Amino acid sequence: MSSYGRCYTKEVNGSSLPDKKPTVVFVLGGPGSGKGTQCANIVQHFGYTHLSAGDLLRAEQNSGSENGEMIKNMIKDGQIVPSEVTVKLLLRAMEESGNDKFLIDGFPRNEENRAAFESVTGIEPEFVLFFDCPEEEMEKRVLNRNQGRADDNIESIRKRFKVYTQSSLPVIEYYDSKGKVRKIDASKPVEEVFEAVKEFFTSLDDKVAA
Ligand SMILES: Nc1ncnc2c1ncn2[C@@H]1O[C@H](COP(=O)(O)OP(=O)(O)OP(=O)(O)O)[C@@H](O)[C@H]1O
Ligand SMILES: Nc1ccn([C@H]2C[C@H](O)[C@@H](COP(=O)(O)O)O2)c(=O)n1
Ligand SMILES: [Mg+2]
Repeated sequence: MSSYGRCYTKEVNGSSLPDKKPTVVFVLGGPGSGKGTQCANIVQHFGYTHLSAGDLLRAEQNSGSENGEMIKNMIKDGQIVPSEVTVKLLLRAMEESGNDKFLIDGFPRNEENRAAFESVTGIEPEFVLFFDCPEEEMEKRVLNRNQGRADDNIESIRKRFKVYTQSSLPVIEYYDSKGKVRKIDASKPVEEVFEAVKEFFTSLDDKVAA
């Protein structure tokens, strides 16, 4: 397990806690809502490291890992890969980054993801950026994306929407009940969405500096 995992695992909490917990913002929203696009802008302006759970899983799939075939099949089918795999990838990437500010994009995708990350790391997100976008618009964007993704076809997209509604929206509702959700109208043009996004990160910087 990475040192982030060790440091924040409950049984070793206490004397071995590092000086400062990392800042984590979860970036959630349906397939094609613009999470990756906006994360690239946030990285440039606010110095975060962007970790896309989907990108990490695709890289793991292509690395010849023993989990490669399972990841490939689950992604094609729009299913959510077991948290054990995804949390391990996230922790490794956090540690390798050398940064202490992370945008975790497309995670947690279900209650199992959420509980696993919290229990392994003890980290609570600073807030959850939620890109709210009508399904019709998301479908149009994904079908026009042209990045060669195996799940950007109408059959996989329909399955991803179903999983999003059944498994991911309840996680957003959970964080909403804790006052952590910052909702953005993601149907607007990229620049307008970023104007709204910027406000939340500027407020956080102001809070940290105060
Ligand atoms: N506000 C926007 N208006 C129009 N097109 C957009 C907007 N934001 C992103 N796009 C385009 O929509 C497509 C999907 O965007 P992006 O990859 O950022 O979504 P995502 O939320 O990361 O999706 P996924 O969950 O499938 O990874 C891309 O082709 C991107 O250029
Ligand atoms: N927490 C996650 C994130 C992603 N996946 C899998 C299943 C998704 O459909 C796929 C693509 O993710 P995206 O790039 O659209 O964020 O990756 C998962 O299993 N668990
Ligand atoms: Mg993405």
